[in-house]
Amino acid sequence: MARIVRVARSSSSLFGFGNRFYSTSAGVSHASSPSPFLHGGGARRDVATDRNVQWVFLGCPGVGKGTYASRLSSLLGVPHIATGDLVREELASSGPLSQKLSEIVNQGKLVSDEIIVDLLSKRLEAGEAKGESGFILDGFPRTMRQAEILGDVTDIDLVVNLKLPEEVLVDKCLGRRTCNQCGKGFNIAHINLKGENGRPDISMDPLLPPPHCMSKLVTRADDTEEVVKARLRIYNETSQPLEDYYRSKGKLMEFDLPGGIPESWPRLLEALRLDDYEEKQSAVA
Ligand SMILES: Nc1ncnc2c1ncn2[C@@H]1O[C@H](COP(=O)(O)OP(=O)(O)O)[C@@H](O)[C@H]1O
Repeated sequence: MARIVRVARSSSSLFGFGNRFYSTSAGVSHASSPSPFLHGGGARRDVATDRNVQWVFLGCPGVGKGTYASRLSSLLGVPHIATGDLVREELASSGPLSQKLSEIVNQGKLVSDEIIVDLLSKRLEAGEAKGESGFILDGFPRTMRQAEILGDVTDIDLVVNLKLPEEVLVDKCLGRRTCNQCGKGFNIAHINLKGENGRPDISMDPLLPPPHCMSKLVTRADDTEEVVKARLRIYNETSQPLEDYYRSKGKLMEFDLPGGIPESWPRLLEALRLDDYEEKQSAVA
């Protein structure tokens, strides 16, 4: 525990999470900038120390956190940092941790808070050295301890909680594929879920790779049905307190995905009040 606290303390200086950023909350009710979620809250944007967004994406395995976090990070010019990717990089490096990590990950269990905070600290430190600022975190925090550590070292502006019915999540995880050359993610699942109890139908077309990636597709070792179900169970057990924590701080934005990317992306931008922002960015480009 002492080590986690030490990592958290040192990370505050590593990431520039100290006084140079003013402390604020996005507060879903701020409305004086185009998006109240940008730069730590519209009402205080004129403060000299403006900064990039610091957002968190929550959601079950398979919900699409990576897809939407990555699109938003390109739009807003901040890094998309997925702790699952950091874990997989560590696994692939065959460093001292990799054997231990592979046993944990292949059972669908969570890596210890200490290890994950350590990996994240190193990633943020390397980013800061390259001049990065702001972030969209995907897959962190996963436990209350991680949320507390994050809260100790920085201000999170907004937490987006992506949601899909449970039936869809397993199919989406089993359909995930990554091109082992370009690193892009795809999904071969066709989702067609009939609506019930007031919920509309949900259909998602597969996100197929271009022909040159087709023969290089790989499946994650932890995307087997048994491991996916274990990950979903663990996620459901740990997510409630996190959601309550961020809801009580007025930072949680719940978002029910209406379908695949073509339907969901514009609606998400609208919910974040970034629809204008995307148009302006493409006009400038
Ligand atoms: N914040 C975290 N805390 C603990 N373990 C994590 C965390 N992020 C990722 N992991 C580990 O990495 C694995 C893969 O993570 P991720 O790619 O986010 O998968 P998922 O599809 O389950 O959201 C997890 O099952 C877990 O073992």
